[in-house]
Amino acid sequence: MTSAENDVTLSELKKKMADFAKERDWDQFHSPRNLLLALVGEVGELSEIFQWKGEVPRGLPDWEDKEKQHLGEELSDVLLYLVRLSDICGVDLGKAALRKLEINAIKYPVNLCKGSSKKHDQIVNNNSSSIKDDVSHDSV
Ligand SMILES: Nc1ccn([C@H]2C[C@H](O)[C@@H](COP(=O)(O)OP(=O)(O)OP(=O)(O)O)O2)c(=O)n1
Repeated sequence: MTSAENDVTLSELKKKMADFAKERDWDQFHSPRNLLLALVGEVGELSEIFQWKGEVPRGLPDWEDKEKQHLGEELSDVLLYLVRLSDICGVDLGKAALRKLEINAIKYPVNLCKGSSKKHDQIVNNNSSSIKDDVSHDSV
Protein backbone atom coordinates (compact mmCIF):
# COMPACT_ATOMS: atom_id res chain seq x y z
CA MET A 1 0.00 0.00 0.00
CA THR A 2 1.32 3.45 -0.92
CA SER A 3 1.38 6.32 1.58
CA ALA A 4 -1.21 8.12 -0.57
CA GLU A 5 -3.66 5.26 0.07
CA ASN A 6 -2.94 5.45 3.80
CA ASP A 7 -3.48 9.19 3.95
CA VAL A 8 -6.86 9.34 2.26
CA THR A 9 -8.86 12.33 3.51
CA LEU A 10 -12.57 12.99 3.83
CA SER A 11 -12.18 15.90 1.38
CA GLU A 12 -10.69 13.55 -1.18
CA LEU A 13 -13.55 11.08 -0.80
CA LYS A 14 -16.06 13.93 -0.95
CA LYS A 15 -14.56 15.18 -4.21
CA LYS A 16 -14.41 11.69 -5.74
CA MET A 17 -18.04 10.99 -4.87
CA ALA A 18 -19.10 14.37 -6.29
CA ASP A 19 -17.18 13.67 -9.53
CA PHE A 20 -18.58 10.12 -9.70
CA ALA A 21 -22.16 11.40 -9.44
CA LYS A 22 -21.61 14.31 -11.82
CA GLU A 23 -20.09 12.15 -14.57
CA ARG A 24 -23.16 9.90 -14.46
CA ASP A 25 -25.70 12.70 -14.14
CA TRP A 26 -26.65 11.20 -10.78
CA ASP A 27 -26.88 14.39 -8.77
CA GLN A 28 -30.61 14.18 -9.42
CA PHE A 29 -30.72 10.91 -7.40
CA HIS A 30 -28.35 11.98 -4.63
CA SER A 31 -30.93 13.76 -2.50
CA PRO A 32 -30.58 13.71 1.30
CA ARG A 33 -33.37 11.17 1.77
CA ASN A 34 -32.16 8.86 -1.03
CA LEU A 35 -28.63 8.94 0.32
CA LEU A 36 -29.79 8.24 3.85
CA LEU A 37 -31.78 5.22 2.65
CA ALA A 38 -28.80 4.02 0.60
CA LEU A 39 -26.59 4.42 3.69
CA VAL A 40 -28.97 2.42 5.87
CA GLY A 41 -29.15 -0.28 3.17
CA GLU A 42 -25.37 -0.57 3.17
CA VAL A 43 -25.31 -0.77 6.99
CA GLY A 44 -27.70 -3.71 6.56
CA GLU A 45 -25.32 -5.37 4.07
CA LEU A 46 -22.46 -4.79 6.51
CA SER A 47 -24.49 -6.39 9.31
CA GLU A 48 -25.20 -9.44 7.15
CA ILE A 49 -21.49 -10.25 7.10
CA PHE A 50 -21.52 -10.66 10.89
CA GLN A 51 -24.99 -12.13 11.10
CA TRP A 52 -25.16 -15.53 12.89
CA LYS A 53 -21.42 -15.63 13.44
CA GLY A 54 -21.72 -14.83 17.15
CA GLU A 55 -18.90 -12.82 18.76
CA VAL A 56 -15.72 -12.77 16.65
CA PRO A 57 -12.20 -11.94 17.89
CA ARG A 58 -10.63 -8.58 17.06
CA GLY A 59 -8.63 -8.58 13.84
CA LEU A 60 -10.85 -11.40 12.52
CA PRO A 61 -7.95 -13.90 12.50
CA ASP A 62 -10.02 -16.84 11.22
CA TRP A 63 -11.64 -15.03 8.31
CA GLU A 64 -10.67 -15.83 4.70
CA ASP A 65 -9.12 -13.02 2.62
CA LYS A 66 -12.19 -13.00 0.39
CA GLU A 67 -14.46 -12.44 3.37
CA LYS A 68 -12.27 -9.62 4.68
CA GLN A 69 -12.23 -8.00 1.26
CA HIS A 70 -16.03 -8.15 1.19
CA LEU A 71 -16.06 -6.53 4.64
CA GLY A 72 -13.84 -3.72 3.31
CA GLU A 73 -16.26 -3.16 0.43
CA GLU A 74 -19.30 -2.87 2.69
CA LEU A 75 -17.46 -0.60 5.16
CA SER A 76 -16.48 1.57 2.20
CA ASP A 77 -20.05 1.78 0.91
CA VAL A 78 -21.16 3.01 4.34
CA LEU A 79 -18.34 5.56 4.50
CA LEU A 80 -18.88 6.80 0.94
CA TYR A 81 -22.62 7.30 1.39
CA LEU A 82 -22.00 8.99 4.76
CA VAL A 83 -19.47 11.37 3.19
CA ARG A 84 -21.83 12.09 0.29
CA LEU A 85 -24.83 12.63 2.59
CA SER A 86 -22.84 15.08 4.72
CA ASP A 87 -21.72 16.96 1.62
CA ILE A 88 -25.22 17.18 0.17
CA CYS A 89 -26.53 18.41 3.54
CA GLY A 90 -23.78 21.05 3.76
CA VAL A 91 -22.17 19.54 6.84
CA ASP A 92 -18.38 19.58 7.14
CA LEU A 93 -18.06 16.00 8.41
CA GLY A 94 -14.43 16.21 9.53
CA LYS A 95 -15.07 19.39 11.50
CA ALA A 96 -18.31 18.00 12.95
CA ALA A 97 -16.58 14.77 14.00
CA LEU A 98 -13.75 16.62 15.75
CA ARG A 99 -16.28 18.79 17.59
CA LYS A 100 -18.24 15.67 18.58
CA LEU A 101 -15.08 14.06 19.96
CA GLU A 102 -14.62 17.14 22.16
CA ILE A 103 -18.20 16.85 23.38
CA ASN A 104 -17.68 13.13 24.08
CA ALA A 105 -14.56 13.89 26.11
CA ILE A 106 -16.52 16.33 28.27
CA LYS A 107 -19.41 13.89 28.66
CA TYR A 108 -17.09 11.03 29.55
CA PRO A 109 -14.24 12.39 31.73
CA VAL A 110 -11.45 9.84 32.10
CA ASN A 111 -11.47 10.00 35.90
CA LEU A 112 -15.15 9.01 36.06
CA CYS A 113 -15.37 6.62 33.12
CA LYS A 114 -12.17 4.62 33.00
CA GLY A 115 -13.00 0.92 32.73
CA SER A 116 -16.75 1.55 32.77
CA SER A 117 -19.14 1.24 29.82
CA LYS A 118 -21.95 3.08 31.60
CA LYS A 119 -23.93 5.65 29.61
CA HIS A 120 -23.12 9.25 30.59
CA ASP A 121 -26.47 9.75 32.33
CA GLN A 122 -25.68 6.81 34.62
CA ILE A 123 -22.33 8.22 35.73
CA VAL A 124 -22.46 10.18 38.95
CA ASN A 125 -19.92 12.96 39.50
CA ASN A 126 -18.55 14.30 42.82
CA ASN A 127 -21.50 16.64 43.31
CA SER A 128 -23.79 13.57 43.00
CA SER A 129 -25.48 14.95 39.90
CA SER A 130 -25.23 13.08 36.60
CA ILE A 131 -22.78 14.33 33.97
CA LYS A 132 -25.77 14.86 31.70
CA ASP A 133 -26.83 17.78 33.94
CA ASP A 134 -23.44 19.43 33.42
CA VAL A 135 -23.06 19.07 29.64
CA SER A 136 -25.35 20.51 27.02
CA HIS A 137 -25.07 20.15 23.26
CA ASP A 138 -23.89 23.72 22.79
CA SER A 139 -21.27 23.64 25.52
CA VAL A 140 -18.34 23.17 23.10
N1 LIG B 1 -26.99 5.87 -7.15
C1 LIG B 1 -25.81 5.40 -6.72
C2 LIG B 1 -25.51 4.04 -6.78
C3 LIG B 1 -24.28 3.60 -6.35
N2 LIG B 1 -23.39 4.48 -5.83
C4 LIG B 1 -22.08 4.04 -5.32
C5 LIG B 1 -21.90 4.28 -3.84
C6 LIG B 1 -21.63 2.93 -3.23
O1 LIG B 1 -20.25 2.85 -2.88
C7 LIG B 1 -21.90 1.92 -4.33
C8 LIG B 1 -23.19 1.18 -4.12
O2 LIG B 1 -23.44 0.38 -5.25
P1 LIG B 1 -24.63 -0.70 -5.26
O3 LIG B 1 -25.95 -0.01 -5.00
O4 LIG B 1 -24.50 -1.49 -6.51
O5 LIG B 1 -24.37 -1.59 -3.97
P2 LIG B 1 -23.26 -2.70 -3.72
O6 LIG B 1 -21.95 -2.24 -4.27
O7 LIG B 1 -23.35 -2.99 -2.25
O8 LIG B 1 -23.73 -3.93 -4.60
P3 LIG B 1 -24.80 -5.06 -4.19
O9 LIG B 1 -26.00 -4.34 -3.62
O10 LIG B 1 -25.09 -5.76 -5.50
O11 LIG B 1 -24.13 -5.93 -3.18
O12 LIG B 1 -21.94 2.66 -5.56
C9 LIG B 1 -23.69 5.82 -5.79
O13 LIG B 1 -22.88 6.64 -5.36
N3 LIG B 1 -24.92 6.25 -6.22
